[in-house]
Amino acid sequence: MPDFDSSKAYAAQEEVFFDDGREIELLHYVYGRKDVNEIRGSPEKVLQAIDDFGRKKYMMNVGEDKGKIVGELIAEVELGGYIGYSCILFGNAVRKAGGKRYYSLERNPEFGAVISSLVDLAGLGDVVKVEIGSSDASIKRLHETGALEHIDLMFLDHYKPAYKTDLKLCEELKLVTPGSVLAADNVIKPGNPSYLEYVRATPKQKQEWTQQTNGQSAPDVRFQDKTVQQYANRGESTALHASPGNPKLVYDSKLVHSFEPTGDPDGIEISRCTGEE
Ligand SMILES: C[S@@+](CC[C@H](N)C(=O)[O-])C[C@H]1O[C@@H](n2cnc3c(N)ncnc32)[C@H](O)[C@@H]1O
Repeated sequence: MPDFDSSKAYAAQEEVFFDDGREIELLHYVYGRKDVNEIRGSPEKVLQAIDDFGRKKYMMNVGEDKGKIVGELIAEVELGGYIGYSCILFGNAVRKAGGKRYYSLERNPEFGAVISSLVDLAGLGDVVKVEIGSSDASIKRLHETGALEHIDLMFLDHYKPAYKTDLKLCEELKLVTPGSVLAADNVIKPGNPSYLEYVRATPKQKQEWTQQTNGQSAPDVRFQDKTVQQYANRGESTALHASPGNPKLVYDSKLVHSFEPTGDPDGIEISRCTGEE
């Protein structure tokens, strides 16, 4: 793993580190810059402007280091968009690779509006589609309308307990099948034991768990309270969609170590669905 370049480190994460007005502050910062006309139409420069802000005041995102790991794979849908950093990074990669669409699924409509504004500034409005709503509802809607027929690569970066349940929903809907790749952020910080256990399990183990859990939809008890409650301040439910998934799917899953934009160690779990038993 390459070392972290501390000269580009973001400011440390505070106790309250999002949804305190800093998302709108970011928009004023970016649009108020003297060089805003040079930024227009350049995804790279919009990302640099977000990074400049993040060095003064913490801004939650995948960051440059972990972004390189996912960017090599060309994602087409992300769960959790926030202010649009990963969306601009991966949407730009999709366009460069000749792709037509990158879906960013975001539950908070205010954050969704920030994503759209920065995506527009970056000139990616023709590629990126922001879907506002809970990820499970958006996945179901995109599947029902035929907008999303199959997922080649999905970036998971939203409510940590929902990584596993949303993956199972995608399996049930046959959006995730052999050939699909999943890139899951923050599997070290804050960690995601239930997701890692699932993508690293054999079909036999998964079939046993399906019988034991019987459709349970509460967050796994191994998550810290603050992770479970992270988005509950706006009354957002912590209940999870209970899908049977497809326990027959086989994944080849490995952890790639990297860093948060602050320099804190973290990792991305890359899981390739290699077959069905
Ligand atoms: C870590 S941030 C995403 C950062 C972004 N991927 C990036 O790297 O720039 C997580 C986002 O997921 C959103 N979120 C949380 N639970 C969600 C859900 N169930 N459905 C959709 N979005 C959700 C939050 O509102 C937040 O904006």
